[in-house]
Amino acid sequence: MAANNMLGAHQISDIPDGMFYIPNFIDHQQEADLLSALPSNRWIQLQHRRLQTHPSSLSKTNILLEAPLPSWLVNPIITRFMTLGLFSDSPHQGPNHVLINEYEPNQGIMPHEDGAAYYPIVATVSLSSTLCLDIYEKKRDEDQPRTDVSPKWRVLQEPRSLLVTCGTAYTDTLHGISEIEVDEDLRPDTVANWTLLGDKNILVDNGGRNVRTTRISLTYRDVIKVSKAGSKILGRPRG
Ligand SMILES: O=C(O)CCC(=O)C(=O)O
Ligand SMILES: [Fe+2]
Repeated sequence: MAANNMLGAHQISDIPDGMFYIPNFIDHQQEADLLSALPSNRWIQLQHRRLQTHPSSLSKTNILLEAPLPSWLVNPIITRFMTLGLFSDSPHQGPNHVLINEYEPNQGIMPHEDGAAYYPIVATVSLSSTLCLDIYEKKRDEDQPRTDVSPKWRVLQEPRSLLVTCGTAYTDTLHGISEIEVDEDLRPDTVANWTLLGDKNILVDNGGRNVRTTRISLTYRDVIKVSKAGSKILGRPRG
């Protein structure tokens, strides 16, 4: 796929084909601009984190009501995706949906896979804090995500970085974030994207520990089923 060519140097080689990590994808000013653009009245509080969906949440049948993304989510991020060839193979040739998650220290997300509502590519921009994304191998006969196994890989997501998951990495793995305050034992042999990191020294200097602060992630996706505004089929797709 086009993304592989453009992102080749950023591939996380240990993980099944299709995971790419780019440190410092945005700069400090762009990060600050994004944080101040987040509308405070759009948060939905969940038990273990809070989230926002833009332009809106999907219907029960995974249909997105067509609407433009707000400009602060388009520039500079989606424009950069386009130059990298990201989403060039997806049905709408670009992301049409952004889910924003906020995690306090000690908050996380259970191991899961991103559902069939989306074309199999997700691009995640991290803001504010570093944390580990745990990656689990999906067993062939596995319908339900399991929590009784330890992660096979850990991907460290630094603030301002971009993580792209597509291909086999999207279809054959689960991902989650453990509910801890400190990521520990961060070393070349325990962090799958160690060689790609923007700042390894900070981890080495801290004895392989990362003390989490509040982290926000922007996850860009292409929702497959889109309904034009004014249509009455929302929630009741035909055929
Ligand atoms: O915050 C992240 O990096 C992961 C979020 C996630 O897995 C999701 O929203 O499906
Ligand atoms: Fe996910």
